[in-house]
Amino acid sequence: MAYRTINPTTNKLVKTYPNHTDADVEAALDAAHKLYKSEWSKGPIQPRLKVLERLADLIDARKEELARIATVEMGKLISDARDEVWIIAEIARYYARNAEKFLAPTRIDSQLGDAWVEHHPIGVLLAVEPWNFPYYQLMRVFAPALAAGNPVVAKHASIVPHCATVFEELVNEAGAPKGAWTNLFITSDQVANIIADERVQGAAMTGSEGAGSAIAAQAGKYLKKSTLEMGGNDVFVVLDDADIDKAVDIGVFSRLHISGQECICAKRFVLHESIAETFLSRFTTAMAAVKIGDPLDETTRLGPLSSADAVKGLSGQVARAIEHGATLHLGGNAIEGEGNFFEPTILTNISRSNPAYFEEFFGPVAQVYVVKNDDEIVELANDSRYGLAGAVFSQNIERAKALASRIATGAIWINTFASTAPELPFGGVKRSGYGRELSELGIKEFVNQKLVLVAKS
Ligand SMILES: NC(=O)C1=CN([C@@H]2O[C@H](COP(=O)(O)OP(=O)(O)OC[C@H]3O[C@@H](n4cnc5c(N)ncnc54)[C@H](O)[C@@H]3O)[C@@H](O)[C@H]2O)C=CC1
Ligand SMILES: CCCCCC(=O)O
Repeated sequence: MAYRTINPTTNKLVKTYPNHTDADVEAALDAAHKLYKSEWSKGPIQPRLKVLERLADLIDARKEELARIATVEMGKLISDARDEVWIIAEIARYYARNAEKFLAPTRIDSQLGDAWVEHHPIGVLLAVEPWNFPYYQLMRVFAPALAAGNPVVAKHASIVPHCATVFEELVNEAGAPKGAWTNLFITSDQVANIIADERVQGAAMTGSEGAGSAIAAQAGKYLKKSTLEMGGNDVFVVLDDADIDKAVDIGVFSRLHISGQECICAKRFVLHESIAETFLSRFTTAMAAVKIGDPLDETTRLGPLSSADAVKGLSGQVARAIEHGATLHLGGNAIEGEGNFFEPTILTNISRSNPAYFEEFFGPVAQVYVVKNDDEIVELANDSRYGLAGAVFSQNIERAKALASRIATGAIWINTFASTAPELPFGGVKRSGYGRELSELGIKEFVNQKLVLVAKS
């Protein structure tokens, strides 16, 4: 597995990074485990939280540089890259300012005596992360782990090595001790060996089902806690009483966010039959009109996919969908020329027998379904291997809330697009994974929630 920066806008190789050896892995695990056994990890939380505050300030100071690095490595719009840099500083500050409260002993009213739950770090964690939010995916693991006292060794996606190295530099510059966060350019086999290592107590992974299954299986074999955040095939529901123009604008934004390479962006557009024609017409016009081009250009609205392989995979998926009866309503093709560009695409008439019905399209490809009523919406939304997030548009909030409770996902966003914030839990059900990241829930995934009880005298 070669770690290389290839600019997806030009497909030109920028830099190749050497892999870490088994000796490097051993040194990283040794340093992390020593740190876990030290006063730094088990002692007062404030020194750890001060590192997060400094890290946030360092990130702010280098915002434009960090954003540009991400855009050059994986192709997201420079405006989206700035947003990502902004939110990772927010995540660091959120845990710096809330972790002590989250990890304070929780008292329990018990007949048996004076009882409370303490929150203790469990040891070295492994993070295995993807390329689509190259800093956010790392901070989502690092900030709560650092606050709780769990050192982390991290394997990032092979196409964003510059993001991986600059994140580690920032962490070290913020004053984190050796072993708190170690980036490793390693293979899948080395990942498996790390999970098996007795010094490692947990694994957090975001990415594909294949990777998640392999990591979860190894973690299960060695009885290590894991959290998984994988694909999604999120519905974007537009009810008959929705603000259509608002739903169109947000629908286009969500489907094309990060060039459609986001687990929680809108993927299955579920339209009430009474507004379907109107929505589809306006949605098609808006999708067709977006400016495609250089993600460093502030006026671009759709940049490249992350890699040439991603374009190849998406092209094959669209072709198979059409072979199995889907109607190509818009686009459908890779864009010839330099870079990994794909047309904004809309597929309709997707039957349940079409493989596309159950597939996530990780690119600017919208699937459109038309339904008669709310029961059909719930049935369609839940007829999926995934259960990550979703959105419901209606001017009847109680109706939308009722639908939100019936749709089997980790989150539902009403009258806006699915997104993320430090205080909001992130994660899903079914093949979208398990566990939650961010919020108070996220910091408690990898702590020992230990009961202490003093018997009545
Ligand atoms: N849930 C999410 O946020 C994301 C989901 N994905 C899904 O993953 C698909 C492919 O994107 P990739 O980045 O290539 O995801 P991927 O799952 O191949 O890679 C994610 C991370 O897992 C590592 N990995 C892959 N296979 C592994 C194995 N057997 N053992 C240990 N580590 C392994 C990769 O090197 C990378 O660091 C996308 O089409 C999308 O469906 C991708 C990015 C983000
Ligand atoms: C807005 C941030 C979403 C990250 C979800 C993903 O891992 O694709």
